[in-house]
Amino acid sequence: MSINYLVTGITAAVVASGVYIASRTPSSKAKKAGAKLPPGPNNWLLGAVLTFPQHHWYETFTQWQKDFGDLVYIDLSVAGVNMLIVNSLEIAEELAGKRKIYSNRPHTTLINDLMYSNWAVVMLQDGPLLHEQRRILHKCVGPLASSEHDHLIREHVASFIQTISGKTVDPFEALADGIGPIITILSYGENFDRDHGEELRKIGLENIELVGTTFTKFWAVDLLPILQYVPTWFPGAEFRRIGARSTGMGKRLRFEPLAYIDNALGKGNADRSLTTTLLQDQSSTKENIRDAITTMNSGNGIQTASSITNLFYCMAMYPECQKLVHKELDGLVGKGVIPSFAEIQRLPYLNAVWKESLRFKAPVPLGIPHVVSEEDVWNGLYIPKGCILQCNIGFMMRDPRIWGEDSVLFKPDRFLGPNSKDLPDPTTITFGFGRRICPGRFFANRVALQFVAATLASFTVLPGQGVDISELVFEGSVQRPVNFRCRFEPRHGS
Ligand code: HEM
Repeated sequence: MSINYLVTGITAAVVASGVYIASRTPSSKAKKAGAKLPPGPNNWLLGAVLTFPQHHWYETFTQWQKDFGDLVYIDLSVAGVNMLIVNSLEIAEELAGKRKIYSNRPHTTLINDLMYSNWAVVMLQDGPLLHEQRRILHKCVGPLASSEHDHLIREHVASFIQTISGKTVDPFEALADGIGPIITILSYGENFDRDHGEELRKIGLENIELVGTTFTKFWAVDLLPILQYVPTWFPGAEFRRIGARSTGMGKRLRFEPLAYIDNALGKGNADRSLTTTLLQDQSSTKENIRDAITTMNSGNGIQTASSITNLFYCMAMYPECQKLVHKELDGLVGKGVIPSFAEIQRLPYLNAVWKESLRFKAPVPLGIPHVVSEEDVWNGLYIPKGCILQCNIGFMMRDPRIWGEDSVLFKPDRFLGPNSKDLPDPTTITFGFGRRICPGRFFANRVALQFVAATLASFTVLPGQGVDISELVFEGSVQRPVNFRCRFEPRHGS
């Protein structure tokens, strides 16, 4: 073969692969579909690699809403992913809410495989396994089941009130300590909680924090999955060490409680819990029951504790609103009386304060990402298959087009006027969309309202000494004020 043939052959191959790659880029696919990609901070060579934030995604995504509008396309092809930020509630409800193809989750080598979280409900792809495990969760903490847990909630509310009375504390820690055991006891029973509850919650918290910080960074192993096989001691293989640590914790969370219950059932001394009931009813396979309940536990109630912390922050920040809650409680329930859930439902102002605090400081401002399983076109805009959908719930909850020009103000009254029925309901929207909406939302709302009502019936919530509340900043993928301490001043003596 002459050198000329060889050069011509190589050139043809390079041109052909160039044409093949070009025809497979999202923009060429968009053209083929008669649509265009949504706008975004992308440059033609590196996409959004240089503009994508290292931290504080929420703030940057919200700025990009101003620059690019309701749908922002982030081209991170160099890092192997593309992202679509949805800044409009209406579009999120249409895409993530109604279209089935928006219900997958991202799969990354580090989080799913190396960190051993592939089995958790929150990571499952849409399909029969997800539906079965969500069905189990519905049986445990759906609207009907949640009402059966009130006796346990009330017990823990009462000891929470005793613990914080007259004290200055970090409210998040006190609430996490109050709510975490409710979920462990419901899931695995009093005996397990007594023997292992505290340790399990400590591991769960560490693991969830590790997953949270890992998620907001790009990792070489996600680009080159073969790197997962380098040994843990290899220089620069931090991802392997994170993976090993998380796997150790994940295995304990997933298997130890069930082994404990199996043992107790074998000996005939198992106490009441959701796991024993589900196992005895044979309402699903043992593996599905285990994984659904483990997922429920691994959250540790931290989203609920953060949401209540945010409400306490609002009360300390806006004492005039707190006074109105006190007045309503004293008038309709009685001074110092801790209301039942049925009574709480008849307290319009308290419910408005809860909704407004969820709106004002959405607990999970970017939700949990969904992934599009098929290419799609919305309003002439092309959404590629595999694109990660980030619903900017935090912005939606402050969008002046929905809430008016006073959207940045804390104003519970907006949920009381004659037009309030037209407003979206934060007790639903802050919990996500469509087939992936939070299955724990009924339980979370019920727990939160009971902790809040009891606290405000008993105390005035004040900023702790030395805390300048107007200076506090909110952080975290489940956001809450950093370094917030508050004082719970008894209102009725004692
Ligand atoms: C105020 C408290 C809570 C908030 C704000 C919250 C919020 C959320 C959000 C935004 C999502 C993502 C939804 C989506 O992808 O569209 C989610 C998912 C989830 N939440 Fe919650 N949540 C809370 C409490 C709970 C509780 C108490 C439980 C369990 C008892 C729970 C269990 C789950 C599970 C299992 C998922 C994953 C669902 C799936 O991927 O299909 N959450 N939550």
